[in-house]
Amino acid sequence: MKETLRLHHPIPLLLPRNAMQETNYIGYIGYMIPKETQVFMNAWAIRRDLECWEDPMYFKLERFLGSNIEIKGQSFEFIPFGSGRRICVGISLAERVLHLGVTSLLHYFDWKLGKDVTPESMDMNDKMGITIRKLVPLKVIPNKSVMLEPS
Ligand code: HEM
Repeated sequence: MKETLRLHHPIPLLLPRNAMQETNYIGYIGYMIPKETQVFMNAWAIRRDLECWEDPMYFKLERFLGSNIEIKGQSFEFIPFGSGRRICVGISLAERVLHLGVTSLLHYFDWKLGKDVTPESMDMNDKMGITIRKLVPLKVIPNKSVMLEPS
């Protein structure tokens, strides 16, 4: 789940912030930010930063195994729910619903790729917006899991 949130950051620019006061020194990573400036945090770019991630463009399930990178806004290289005072208030619900939703779909159905779709030809690019979605919708066919058939 974490690797999916990293590679396909759902809200790429988080929510905008307004600077409450001017930074009175050229100190904040070299920028002077005037009061009332609207600031966007490019979390989408951070997730592909080579300084933070090894092979950032690859989906690696094992990436987070044994790692202490978490989603609660303290690991700044991974902030799918934002950080600070305005961090997403729905984190706990979202975490549970995502796990429950995906595991239920996997448990109750056997999935087949649609006609003409192969793992190699599958387009995993994102379509940008306030939230992201798949650029090309994935065609898959759910079949009721044989494990659930009465014997
Ligand atoms: C995968 C699911 C979700 C993702 C990726 C997500 C992501 C985010 C992000 C990035 C922010 C902006 C945080 C920031 O700018 O620092 C946010 C804010 C917020 N989220 Fe979520 N969210 C999710 C689910 C939910 C759910 C389930 C709820 C409510 C039940 C929720 C309620 C909110 C609210 C109310 C805010 C605004 C908080 C504020 O401005 O004080 N979110 N979310």
